[in-house]
Amino acid sequence: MTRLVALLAAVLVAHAGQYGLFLYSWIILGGATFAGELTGTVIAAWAVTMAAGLGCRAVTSHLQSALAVIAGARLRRRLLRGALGLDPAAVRREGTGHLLGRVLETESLEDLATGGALRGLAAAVELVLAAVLLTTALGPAVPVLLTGWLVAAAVATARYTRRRMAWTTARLALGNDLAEKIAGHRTRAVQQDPEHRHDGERAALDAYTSLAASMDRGLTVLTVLIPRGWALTGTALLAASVAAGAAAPARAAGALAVMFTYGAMAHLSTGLAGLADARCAWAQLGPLLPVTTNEPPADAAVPETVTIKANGVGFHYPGRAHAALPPIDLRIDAGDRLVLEGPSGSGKSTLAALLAGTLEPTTGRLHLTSTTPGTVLAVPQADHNHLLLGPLAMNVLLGRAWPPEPADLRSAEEVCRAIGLGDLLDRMPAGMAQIIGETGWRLSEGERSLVFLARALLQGAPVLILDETFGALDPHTLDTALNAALDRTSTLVVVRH
Ligand SMILES: Nc1ncnc2c1ncn2[C@@H]1O[C@H](COP(=O)(O)OP(=O)(O)OP(=O)(O)O)[C@@H](O)[C@H]1O
Repeated sequence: MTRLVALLAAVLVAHAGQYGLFLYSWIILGGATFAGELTGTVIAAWAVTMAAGLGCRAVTSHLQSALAVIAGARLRRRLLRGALGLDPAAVRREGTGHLLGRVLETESLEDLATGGALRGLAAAVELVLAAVLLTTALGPAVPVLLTGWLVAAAVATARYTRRRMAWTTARLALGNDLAEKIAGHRTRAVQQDPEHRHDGERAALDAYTSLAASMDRGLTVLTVLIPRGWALTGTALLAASVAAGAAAPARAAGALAVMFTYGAMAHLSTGLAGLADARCAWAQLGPLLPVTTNEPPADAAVPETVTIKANGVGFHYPGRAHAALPPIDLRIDAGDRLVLEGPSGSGKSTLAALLAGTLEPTTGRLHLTSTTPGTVLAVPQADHNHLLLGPLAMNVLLGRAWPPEPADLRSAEEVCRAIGLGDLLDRMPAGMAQIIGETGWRLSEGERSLVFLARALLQGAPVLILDETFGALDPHTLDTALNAALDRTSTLVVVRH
């Protein structure tokens, strides 16, 4: 953080230096011209000051880039940790499309790091210089007028921020709706009446378009009307000072002050617009960023024996009348092989998620002798699990190593063949390198569940929970897969109907 603050301070100093030198160079030239003393020495001094200003500008750009890289990397690192720590139930409730939209807001926050805040701060420095120039050239009343203009800019910023917030919410809702429709497109194509497939889309689009137009108007007022309005007012003030018979040097100084203030005002407006964008992005991203910065120890050793004890552990989904899992007591010791059976909806998957730590019990206590993430690995039911579009090898090595070492690839193929994927591997032209997934080689339900099993076995977790993993397999494949799983795990819990 200290490095960031130091960089920010350096950028501001370099910026102030750049503008100070720029102004000073023109004051030297203008003063000498009006005094009739425009000598070679004056021109050389002007050129040297301008060159120093350009040097300052180069330094400012370099520091700004360094600041953007560091701030962007920190933001993404925190975002990744925040995303990994998200409560899966909350993600399901909110919708992945919505969440994706929120994460894409990172771009706006990074833009702020590179542009908005710095432009705004630099403009503040420029405005102080502008106020000094205006007072000197056109009298003390003009900075009061400038203050009025700044108040107008603040009001325009607040209006633009409100409109952008509303637009962002509508955009995310629209994006989420689209993502859900794309994900379920095959079901919709087969089961939804084509007449009503696009119901409500036109109205949602119209509402979004009208919010976008309103936001654009707000942006135009802030970034176009405010600075250009000042340019017109400044020109009127200059005209008045000329009419009042101001001397040529005072007229020139006044023109320079008005032009410089216009530049500062334009920078301020774009800076404020950037800040407003970042404020809206932060409203979406803030909740995803973890408050603490403690990283889990990377090399924490997994204990050899793991015991799980559940005392009165139960779970109640918010808003539901009944508990998904009534309080239970349970003990699992290293080396246990358990089958968890029960009727549909009795809470087996909920218990699996609780044991794996993806849900937190709403009643009771769960004790685990290890605090290492990944000690207990639960393979969710196939319809809650995913194949990524990519090589089979990548899909089974997810969570272990990618890009893989040759030894990882050998283990991956060995596990795939051991659990009953050998025939599939021989049929696919590229074997382990075959692209699978939605638009790749389509797998049957049973083959999908075997890929999920291979993925879990290859991670070598001390405790493995398989939720309905064997439900779609024929008896022979089930036998092969179960024996392979028993050979490769120390503690195994199998959930089945
Ligand atoms: N995200 C959720 N929000 C609200 N209720 C839920 C949620 N997930 C599950 N439930 C409810 O919790 C109860 C237990 O669900 P769970 O999936 O744990 O049962 P299960 O025994 O695994 O069922 P099955 O054998 O059909 O897979 C069910 O009544 C279910 O409707």
